[in-house]
Amino acid sequence: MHDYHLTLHSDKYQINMMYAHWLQGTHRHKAVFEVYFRKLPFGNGYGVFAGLERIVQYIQSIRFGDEEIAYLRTQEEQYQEAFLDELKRFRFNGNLSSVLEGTLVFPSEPLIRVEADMFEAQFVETAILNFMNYQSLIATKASRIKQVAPHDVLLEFGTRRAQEADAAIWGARAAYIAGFHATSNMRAGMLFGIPAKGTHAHSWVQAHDSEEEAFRRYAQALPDEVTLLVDTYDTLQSGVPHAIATARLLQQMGKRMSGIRLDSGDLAYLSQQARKMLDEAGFPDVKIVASNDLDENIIEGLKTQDAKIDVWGVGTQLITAADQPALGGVYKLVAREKDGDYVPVIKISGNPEKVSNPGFKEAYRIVNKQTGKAVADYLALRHETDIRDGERIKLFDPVHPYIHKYIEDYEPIPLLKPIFSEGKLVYELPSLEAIRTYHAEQKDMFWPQYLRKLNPAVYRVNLSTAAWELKMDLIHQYQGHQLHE
Ligand SMILES: Nc1ncnc2c1ncn2[C@@H]1O[C@H](COP(=O)(O)OP(=O)(O)OP(=O)(O)O)[C@@H](O)[C@H]1O
Ligand SMILES: O=P(O)(O)OC[C@H]1O[C@H](OP(=O)(O)OP(=O)(O)O)[C@H](O)[C@@H]1O
Ligand SMILES: O=C(O)c1cccnc1
Repeated sequence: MHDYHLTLHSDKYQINMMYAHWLQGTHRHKAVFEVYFRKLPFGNGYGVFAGLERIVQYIQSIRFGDEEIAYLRTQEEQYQEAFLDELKRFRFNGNLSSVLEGTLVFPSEPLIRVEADMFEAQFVETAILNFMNYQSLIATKASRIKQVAPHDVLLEFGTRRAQEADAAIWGARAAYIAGFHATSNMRAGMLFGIPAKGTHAHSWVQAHDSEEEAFRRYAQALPDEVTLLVDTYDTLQSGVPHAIATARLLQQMGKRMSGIRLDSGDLAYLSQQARKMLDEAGFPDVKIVASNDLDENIIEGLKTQDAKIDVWGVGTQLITAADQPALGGVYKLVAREKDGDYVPVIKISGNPEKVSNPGFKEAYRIVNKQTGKAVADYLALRHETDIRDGERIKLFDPVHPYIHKYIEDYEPIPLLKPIFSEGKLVYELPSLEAIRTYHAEQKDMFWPQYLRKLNPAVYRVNLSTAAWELKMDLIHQYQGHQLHE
């Protein structure tokens, strides 16, 4: 393993297509691709978009150096040297627009739009989807956890169970965007400025002759941040009493114990008993941390059982998105250059959900000016001005178009922001804190029925009449085409 850069972090078929385009002379024709997903994960009512920072870094770093070119030469005899020379000159010179990290997003709407030479637009598909699918999935999972414990402290503990190192750190970042407070991963802390926090493991207790001694030594070593893991032998008989003794010791040192951590058994019962014992001993401020394969459902259950837990440590279930390990976002061609103009293209499928929305589009969030709440998202062809100018527009059900309503007095918020313009970065990446704040504000724009965890109301993504008619025309054209074949 030599240099660790991501240029060839792509599928072979992308390079094969680039080669074939190059051979037939279409590689410099413009293409427009859109990233979107078709179905929300976890039965959630919204997705949380993440991954843009990594995508920006990746796009800026694409370089076919000697190592990449030498490797490609070994992979395909057909690749002509002139093609490899073209790759050596590769730079992303296109336009890329994206939804901002932390935005609430919905099925079928464009999250990223790439407009570039076919050669460039095709190449970046794989990495863009890889970054956006994973990070958005974890941000969405973390947001569900945040929903059930909005006022508690949430710690991300997943690294040891994550799908390798990148997933651990970018997952920690995604969780932080969605409202987690800290991560156990210090590299994520160092790279992204996420607060890094931790308690101690069972091994610390096992490494001493007694639990009491282990606690005392730990408190002496790190008196300012003591959270003791109390379940190694017997939580209520031994762990909590020993933790209380340690809290007294710290008190004598002029310090305060931060917390205890429960990591097994019935977390509702144990937390209630431990809370009582701590309160009676005069330590009402000592927090109770819980961990052990937690997810949003268990946390919600523990809260309805009146568990006395202040801090939740969540690892495996979050970082692996265990109940749905992939988002399924796709990258589809929506328009291509032909004879100097864009022509819209469609992908047909027997499954109506999978028929793509053709054409070069913009996405708008329609916000009611009176309530400040989002009404629906609206996809219009780029030349349409009525939505942009806030004029009266028609929203209709695409399956039953006679169900419709007109809306006016709204604010149209464009969702896709310019990130790269002719290859130049035109967007200043915000700080992670700013992204996290932006995400929290975005949630306030939605009525609670769209945000609830179970059976949320469906937030609509509507096509403009022109976008819908274009889609219908292309479907009919395609069907006519088939009949003539
Ligand atoms: N009161 C509760 N209500 C619902 N789920 C709970 C409750 N307490 C704990 N859990 C969850 O139940 C699961 C506990 O599983 P299990 O009993 O196998 O683990 P454990 O308590 O760690 O056992 P062990 O001590 O053998 O490791 C965990 O996912 C935990 O978060
Ligand atoms: O359960 P998760 O949500 O994945 O959270 C992380 C888990 O990792 C640790 O256990 P582990 O058994 O790996 O080590 P330990 O000896 O420190 O408990 C910790 O005690 C948590 O239980
Ligand atoms: O700090 C902790 O308690 C911790 C860190 C990683 C995994 N489990 C627990």
